Amino acid sequence: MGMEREKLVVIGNGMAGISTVEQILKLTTKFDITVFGSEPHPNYNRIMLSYVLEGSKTLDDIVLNDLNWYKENGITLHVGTAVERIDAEAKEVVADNGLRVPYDKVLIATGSNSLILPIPGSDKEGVVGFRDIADCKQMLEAAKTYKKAAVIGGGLLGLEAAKGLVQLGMDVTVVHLMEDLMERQLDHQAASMLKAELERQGIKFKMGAQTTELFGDHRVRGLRFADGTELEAEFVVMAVGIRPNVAVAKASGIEVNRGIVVNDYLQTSLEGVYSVGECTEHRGVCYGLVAPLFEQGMVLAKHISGVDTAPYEGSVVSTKLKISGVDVFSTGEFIDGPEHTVIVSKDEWKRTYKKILLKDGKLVGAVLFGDITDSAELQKLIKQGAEMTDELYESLMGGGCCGGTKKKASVETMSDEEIVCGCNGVTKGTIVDCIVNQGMTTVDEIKASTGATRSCGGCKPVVEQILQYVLGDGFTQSAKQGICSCTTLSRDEIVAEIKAKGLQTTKEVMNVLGWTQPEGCSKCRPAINYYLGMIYPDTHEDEKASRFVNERMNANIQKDGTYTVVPRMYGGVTTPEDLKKIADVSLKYNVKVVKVTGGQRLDLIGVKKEDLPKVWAELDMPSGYAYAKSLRTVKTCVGSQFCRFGTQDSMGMGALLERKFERLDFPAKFKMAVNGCPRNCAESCTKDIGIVGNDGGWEVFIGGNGGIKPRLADSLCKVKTDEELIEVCGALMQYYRETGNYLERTSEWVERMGLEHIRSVIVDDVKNRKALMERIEFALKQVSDPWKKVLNDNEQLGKLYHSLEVSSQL
Ligand SMILES: Cc1cc2nc3c(=O)[nH]c(=O)nc-3n(C[C@H](O)[C@H](O)[C@H](O)COP(=O)(O)OP(=O)(O)OC[C@H]3O[C@@H](n4cnc5c(N)ncnc54)[C@H](O)[C@@H]3O)c2cc1C
Ligand SMILES: NC(=O)c1ccc[n+]([C@@H]2O[C@H](COP(=O)([O-])OP(=O)(O)OC[C@H]3O[C@@H](n4cnc5c(N)ncnc54)[C@H](O)[C@@H]3O)[C@@H](O)[C@H]2O)c1
Ligand code: SF4
Ligand code: FES
Repeated sequence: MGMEREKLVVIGNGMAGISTVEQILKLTTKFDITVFGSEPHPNYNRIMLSYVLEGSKTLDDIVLNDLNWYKENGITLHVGTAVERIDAEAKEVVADNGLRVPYDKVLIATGSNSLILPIPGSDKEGVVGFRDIADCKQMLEAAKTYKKAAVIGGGLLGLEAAKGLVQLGMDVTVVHLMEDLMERQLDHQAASMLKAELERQGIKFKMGAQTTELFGDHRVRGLRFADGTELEAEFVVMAVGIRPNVAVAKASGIEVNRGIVVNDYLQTSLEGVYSVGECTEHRGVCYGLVAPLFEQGMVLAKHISGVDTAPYEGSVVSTKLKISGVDVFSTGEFIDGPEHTVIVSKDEWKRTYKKILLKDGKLVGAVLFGDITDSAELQKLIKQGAEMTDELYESLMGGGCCGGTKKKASVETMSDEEIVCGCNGVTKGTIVDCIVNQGMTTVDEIKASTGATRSCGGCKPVVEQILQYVLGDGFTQSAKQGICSCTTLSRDEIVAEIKAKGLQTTKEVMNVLGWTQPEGCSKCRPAINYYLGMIYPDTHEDEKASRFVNERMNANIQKDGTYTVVPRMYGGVTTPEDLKKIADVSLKYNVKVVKVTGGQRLDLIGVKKEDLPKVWAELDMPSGYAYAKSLRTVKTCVGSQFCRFGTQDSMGMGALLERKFERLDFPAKFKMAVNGCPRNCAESCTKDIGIVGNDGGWEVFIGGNGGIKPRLADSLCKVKTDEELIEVCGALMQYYRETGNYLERTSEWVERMGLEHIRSVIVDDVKNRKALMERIEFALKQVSDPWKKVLNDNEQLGKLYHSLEVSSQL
């Protein structure tokens, strides 16, 4: 018989508790572990709730340890069960359902609760905190019905919540008590730059406002402030801070202050009971970010596993706001006082700001806005209490101005001790060791081994750069991941195999290339169908079943199951005849709403599925492809035909380009704009291809995006003639079609391929450009209007648009 295993009971199934358990499992097998979690979920990444709200991650994506993990590690898990107290006399943990579990050691990791302001009306329907999956679901649900939202609190959480709600289409006002946003992390300068940027992203602010009441009936209708003013809101998120959850500790007679009081080995006042995470108070500090909590967990894991460890002596924290397009960073001291030597540089043009605070010549804090390339380095220096030197100054400030002449911090010059992943405390050296000595070649492998990239994900680009740097060409060779879980082949490998082996159908691709699931999945099926169509424009038979539902139906399905119809209006120009037809058809088929779209055309919303073919037939206009991964619209300004400033005929050119390049499949949707002069009324900067007329010709911009991850387009080149312009556009589109990953927008494609590279292919290499143009011309010859095609195809008409239901929504 082996030694009797010690019973460890963990109260709280969240990030800190389970990260400690993971560390323990690496060190010892001596514990028999039971975990209680009051939420009905396995351990998930709370940080990523911001991304779930914003729409870039799903709830499935954020699970950190699935139920299998607990099973495989022999952990007994009680989800949806809250612990009431620890019965120290009986040495048992008591749950609220009466369950009693004996223990030798207990870890309390109960986290925090959202702080709900104790004001009248805060219990009304439509008022939530933002802490867990349940809150997040409520927010996603509310956004479907309500329009006006208020977020109380302009801290990290409130701002991320506000951005998420804006992304969901709500009209959001952040109500903040102070005059500066994030006043616990930022100085006045950075806070004002942040506010301006967020205003640009569509968030409204009410500053210096103290909410005294939430009014309404059953449901909240608005906020009333101390100065008597009011703000209408049908939905209110409270993000005014958190309170350590000390209920269990209190009920067990453990010493609590603001949080559960622990010593440097995370021991509470009760024998055998430890505490880590947000519920914990160490040397008077309660932390609210994962990095320090993981540090606590690491020390505790070693300590109770009997491994030598230095005590936990507190952490220097740093924060980054997780809103795309807003780079802000803060660490250590951030408000300058008389005791500080202040180094500041501010660039109002580039909207960057950098402040470093020194005390007695040593770095003690920093605030960055706009460019946070130096954040990891500064964090390390401040943690070490490094002395400022001329060399260091030169490397950080590069001659004085933000960015200035200074080269971008590159992974090459990073020292081995530099922290790459702040959340998990992983250094460059550790990552390099994984690659060099343990043969790892992917971010996922490094994540599994070190934890880097696993929490907020902010360090992923740097980990990728290190892989790239260490492996060189080997990185792209071996670090590629399969396009989905059905295959280990990358996009490039699949495309090469299709060409080399002459594979013709998705079925064939999956069979020959050894797919693990014979039918593929919703990720690879549409992708393979696209690649086949791109490679064999003339012979590939489009596989309808592999397409997303909207593409299968040639219309966008709406919440209520009806569809939309968007006919083409080339260059955003229409005629009285077409408008009349649209009006007649809309009346006849009871179209609920006719909406002018962002792409300058009309959207007939609320068409019944069975009416779609009739509506198309009676409109007798080409499909606008509003549902497709294809050229959507070419937005135009008035241009030289009418505008006093116009130097080029933007309307004419827009219509011409739209007519020429419509109907082709692209890796993702594709939008264009043409402007008559640099005043840019049709907003070229957010389009896949944006064209701006000037006196001598045209300037072409690429890779703009106005969606979830906004990106300003890059200037690619200037051309003199219309012919040249059309050729550059055609070659660009074809190059994107041939090299883009399915679903990859040009904004990502340009970043991946590099602007210089694209320029060398399209602009500098005229022969290549002409060859690309020839290939797109060939592909264009094969396409025809999809609505007309359906109308001429009785089988499809019956199958898709009549009684039979569409089988599944891809
Ligand atoms: C939207 C959002 C975004 C965030 N973004 C970041 C970020 O970018 N970077 C960062 O560092 N931090 C971020 N945070 C903070 C980070 O998520 C927390 O610091 C971290 O999750 C705290 O871990 P914890 O284990 O202490 O608490 P939690 O993760 O809250 O886990 C505690 C768990 O214990 C359970 N529990 C409580 N009482 C009991 C009981 N009596 N019995 C059983 N179970 C109980 C709770 O239900 C909860 O599941 C964010 C937080 C939110 C809400
Ligand atoms: N990116 C990140 O690192 C991130 C993101 C989200 C949350 N978090 C963490 O989650 C926790 C909760 O975040 P938080 O933003 O709620 O906490 P917080 O304490 O950082 O910010 C709360 C903000 O609300 C303001 N406030 C307080 N009372 C108010 C009132 N009556 N009216 C209006 N404003 C009021 C405060 O001035 C403060 O700026 C924190 O620990 C935070 O660090 C971190
Ligand atoms: S972009 Fe120039 S040409 Fe076009 S409408 Fe605006 S001002 Fe006129
Ligand atoms: S820095 Fe947050 S996961 Fe690496």
